[in-house]
Amino acid sequence: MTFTVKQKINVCNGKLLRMSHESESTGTTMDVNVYLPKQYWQCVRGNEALMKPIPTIYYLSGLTCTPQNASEKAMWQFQADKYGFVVVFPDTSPRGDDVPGDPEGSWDFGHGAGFYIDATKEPYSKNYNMYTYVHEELPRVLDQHFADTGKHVDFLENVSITGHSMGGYGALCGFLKQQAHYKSCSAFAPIVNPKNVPWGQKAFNGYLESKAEWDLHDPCELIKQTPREERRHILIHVGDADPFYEEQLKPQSIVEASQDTPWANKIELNIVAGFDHSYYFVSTFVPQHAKFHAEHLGLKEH
Ligand SMILES: N[C@@H](CCC(=O)N[C@@H](CSC=O)C(=O)NCC(=O)O)C(=O)O
Repeated sequence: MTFTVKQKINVCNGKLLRMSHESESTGTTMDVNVYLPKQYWQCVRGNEALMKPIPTIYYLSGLTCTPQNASEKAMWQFQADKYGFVVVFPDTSPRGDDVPGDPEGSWDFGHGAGFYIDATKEPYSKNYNMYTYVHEELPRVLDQHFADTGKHVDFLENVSITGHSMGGYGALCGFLKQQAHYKSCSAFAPIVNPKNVPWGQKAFNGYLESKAEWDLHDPCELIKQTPREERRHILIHVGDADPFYEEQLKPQSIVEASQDTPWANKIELNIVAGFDHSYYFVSTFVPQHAKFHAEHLGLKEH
């Protein structure tokens, strides 16, 4: 089963494709947005073999988001054209009337809040397999879909990952668990220590069968157990006016956790004065993150 392209939207010098597909991991229809930069459209049919495959950055969004929020507000498209990378904006959870949400109807659990983990607790374990979906299924099916069009986009190997808040958490976990897979990782106001903050505790209590599993999904624990490959470091920005800073984010925790590990001094944590948690903050620092990833993906400015 491949994708339905619901809309093609001109933005910058490329196109944003609003797509959907039937996901095996979640058992639902999943929406995803894919930005194809100007370099994709400059490739003339017939000389694809001459074109170096275009690398991909996966952007994971935060609580309450759909693929639209970051597509409309993060302004990755300018940078994608500048360096020549595709940007993939997945959804944040499975959705549908038959997909269990938060019994209390809050916005920080269930629909729009899948936390990019594979749930082990019923009833969520049937659909909430967002780790497998984002890191394994989605890249594979995107690769198949675009290979059929003959266009060279690299969704599988020369790839990087980033995200905001819950999405920054998802990026850190995916990178640390699959370092060989992602060339680089960055995050905007990430949840770095979910087992010790309310958002993470609610998610882990709701999605995971046992508390013994929690450390497997906490970046502050993963950083202690993950060997560091050559040239790897992590870029993080957090605003000092972020209302979630103290209770939910605690960014210093991952720097402290990385001491006495190969990651010591390899996490570049930028606390930026006056910025909040919004996409005004995210879009301000996207250029720096784009440059960071472009360097790791072997891309130069066009
Ligand atoms: N609706 C909530 C606000 C929730 C919020 O701020 N969500 C952030 C991510 S928070 C952690 O993942 C977000 O990205 N919102 C979408 C946007 O477009 O800004 C409330 O009412 O407080």
